[in-house]
Amino acid sequence: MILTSKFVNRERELNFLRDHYHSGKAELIVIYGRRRIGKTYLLRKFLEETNGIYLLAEENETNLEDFSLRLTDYFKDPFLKENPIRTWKAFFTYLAGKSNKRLVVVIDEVQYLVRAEKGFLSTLQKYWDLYLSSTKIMLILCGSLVSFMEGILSGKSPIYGRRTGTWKVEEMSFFDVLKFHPIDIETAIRIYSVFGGVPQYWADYDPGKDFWENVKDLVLSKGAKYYDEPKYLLKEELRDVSRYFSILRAIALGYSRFGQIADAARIETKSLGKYLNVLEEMGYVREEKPIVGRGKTLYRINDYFFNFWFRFVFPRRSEIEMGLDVIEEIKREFNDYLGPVFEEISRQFLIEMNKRKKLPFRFTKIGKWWYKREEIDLVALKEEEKKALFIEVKWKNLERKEAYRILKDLKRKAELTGLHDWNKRYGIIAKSIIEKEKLREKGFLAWDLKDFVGNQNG
Ligand SMILES: Nc1ncnc2c1ncn2[C@@H]1O[C@H](COP(=O)(O)OP(=O)(O)OP(=O)(O)O)[C@@H](O)[C@H]1O
Repeated sequence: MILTSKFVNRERELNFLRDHYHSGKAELIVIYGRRRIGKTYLLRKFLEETNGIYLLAEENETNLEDFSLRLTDYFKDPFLKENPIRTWKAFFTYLAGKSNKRLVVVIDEVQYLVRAEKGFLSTLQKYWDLYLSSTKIMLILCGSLVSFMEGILSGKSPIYGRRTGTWKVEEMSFFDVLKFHPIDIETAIRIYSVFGGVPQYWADYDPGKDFWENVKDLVLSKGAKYYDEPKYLLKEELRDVSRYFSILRAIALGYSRFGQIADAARIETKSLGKYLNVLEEMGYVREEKPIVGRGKTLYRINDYFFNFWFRFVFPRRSEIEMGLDVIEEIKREFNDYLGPVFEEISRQFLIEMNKRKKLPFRFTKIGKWWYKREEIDLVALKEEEKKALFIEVKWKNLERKEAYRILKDLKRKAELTGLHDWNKRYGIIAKSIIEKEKLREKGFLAWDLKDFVGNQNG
């Protein structure tokens, strides 16, 4: 099981697994996360280090048979070859017998197993308590359906209380996905705005082709690998997707308040909460609150690929089906679409700068602020010292004059946040800023894409 292509980041995840590996005790670990996020890739890397066993569950009834064959090969066990394992009891007992020294066993796509074999988890619980818990096994259960896996982790699950560690594999940050391809930062921002930090999409991106050509080949043509992706992902977890589709579409179009979403999606407000909860549990929608003050809760799509798809692909499916080129139309709106994406990347940039102590103070909290029609893109706070950083983010090339105008308005808005006797600093992040140094000399913070490139390298 050798990984041939490059392995990007995932250091924290690997260290988590290594720490549990070195505990010397029986470990029952649950790993989960959205499809395409790189769970299997991570586990394969870990198995390479630890020479463990990989068992892939499938949507069929022959998992036990297949696992038995895998164990026969792995242990080169002639007895098992003659007498395949026929029950989960025998499976767990066999593993217990082999775990007098550290043995890593990964069961991937565990949701298929739990669905097909109703008693799987309770049998595991029983044999965990009876035998496995006193061996040196490291059993890793991995699954993709986030809401389903969170059910496995809940108090009602048979393995509750046995689990020794859990890790939800999340999207990679912008500065990590940059490592996939040698591309310029502006193109990387565009790719991130379509594919977010999901490694499989980045691995599929062909840097030898133009950005729009890639988007067309991967998403915007009938039969493309990800043409129907959100539909497919939602259908895996939900029975009836139509209402969820309307909600996601409304949010992707920019309706972000509860009432607005209900109107745009034509769903009664009294049932909207339930649907939003499900989408939040699945990780596709998140609630946002202002960092301070009383601004209303907003709902956002938590996954850039979904965001792009529901905004640009879903409404144009019939044109795409007919083979029409929709790219020119999308291009016209694309700059507006990039604005909020650049805000998110700027947030990640500030988090990196904060880690490296390159800011006037170390903030403990970062977010946005809004109240009624006023909004500040990024606010970072160090509450115990009453220090605040206010940042405006612009996806454009700024002249010095315009930068001053923006900063002046930013100061005005900062007064509305209620942080009266706080020590305040102001700054700006833009695509490019002419005479950035002059702003800095005047005590403002100012960064543009050139600084992002520096951040990537060092
Ligand atoms: N850390 C990484 N470095 C480089 N490429 C990665 C990394 N993680 C994932 N990939 C790429 O993404 C692809 C998909 O990853 P993987 O199969 O591990 O996802 P998954 O979370 O198991 O998805 P699914 O649940 O859909 O099976 C990999 O084949 C690889 O090309």
